[in-house]
Amino acid sequence: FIASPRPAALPTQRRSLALSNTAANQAVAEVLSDALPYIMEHTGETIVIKYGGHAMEDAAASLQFAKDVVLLKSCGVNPVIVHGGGPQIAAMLGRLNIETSFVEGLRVTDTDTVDVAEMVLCGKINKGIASSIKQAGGRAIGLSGKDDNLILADKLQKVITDPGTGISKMLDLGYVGEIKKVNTKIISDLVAAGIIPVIAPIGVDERGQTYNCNADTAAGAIAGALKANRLLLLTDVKGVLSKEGELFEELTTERVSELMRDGTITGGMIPKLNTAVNAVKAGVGAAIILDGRARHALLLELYTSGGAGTLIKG
Ligand SMILES: Nc1ncnc2c1ncn2[C@@H]1O[C@H](COP(=O)(O)OP(=O)(O)O)[C@@H](O)[C@H]1O
Ligand SMILES: CC(=O)N[C@@H](CCC(=O)OP(=O)(O)O)C(=O)O
Repeated sequence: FIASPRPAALPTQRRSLALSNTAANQAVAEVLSDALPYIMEHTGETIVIKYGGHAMEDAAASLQFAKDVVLLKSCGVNPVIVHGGGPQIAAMLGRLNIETSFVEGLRVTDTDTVDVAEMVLCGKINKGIASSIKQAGGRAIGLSGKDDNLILADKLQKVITDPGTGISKMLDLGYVGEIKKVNTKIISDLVAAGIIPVIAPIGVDERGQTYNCNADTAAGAIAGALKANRLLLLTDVKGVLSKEGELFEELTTERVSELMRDGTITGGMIPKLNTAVNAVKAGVGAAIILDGRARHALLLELYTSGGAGTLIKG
């Protein structure tokens, strides 16, 4: 019998503390034990996590997010991160004195704006998240939809109808991308190598033209193409709320349509729920909308009995 050596990173003193049967240590052990069925349930699952620009504004919370992602990976989950960065793009456009506007939740994207979106998303944010995951002890590689043609896109073709006049017209949002295809090979290669993919929602067409894609839409398309077990959409509210402000813990795709028709769901929640519904229809096990600002939101959702946000299933 050869005793396995202690990992060098853990000093002996920590070990003796951990061995002492204090109430605090006992509580930690209980929590870990209670999580066992959930850890077993999610082992081997592919979970696409959309990490939005609002959720990442606080530096301490960002590092905590990275630690939780590494914890998931250590528990056998295959997390795939798709990030946004809307507020950060807006801040950089502001510094460059470039005006910006949104139509139906999508940023009108001219040639200057697409350059800034690509620089902010693929440069600062993407590399920052990959680096935080590394600092937290994991391995991550940052990619954009241009790497290995991961996100093949085209100019968005969207028709809107004026509710007053009933007249329809084609929206021209410039270089906003509509996702045509997700090439999952590079994602599966990285996952197989134990590396967490971190993906920026910048798409490319066959001629090499760059497109700015909405990050929720990109996360949904990637989850659908991977046939992921779960899509987690981290946002800045507890989940989907009723008109009285109560959290819906679970919604079917049919109930979502009803809530859109009766005006319970409005604004930015509409594209988010459309993404969730489309992902579920594309074969994703469930989509969950949850509060990315909450401490340990991912762990609460996956490893506790209550879950954390609104679960949408078929
Ligand atoms: N029924 C609803 N439940 C929760 N949020 C809603 C609802 N209807 C509209 N919203 C709005 O949707 C917002 C989330 O969408 P958005 O701001 O686009 O999020 P993100 O920036 O995280 O992508 C909420 O902050 C809230 O203002
Ligand atoms: C076309 C379009 O609107 N693209 C988004 C991409 C970033 C994004 O979606 O970021 P959040 O998830 O933080 O909102 C934008 O330019 O803001």
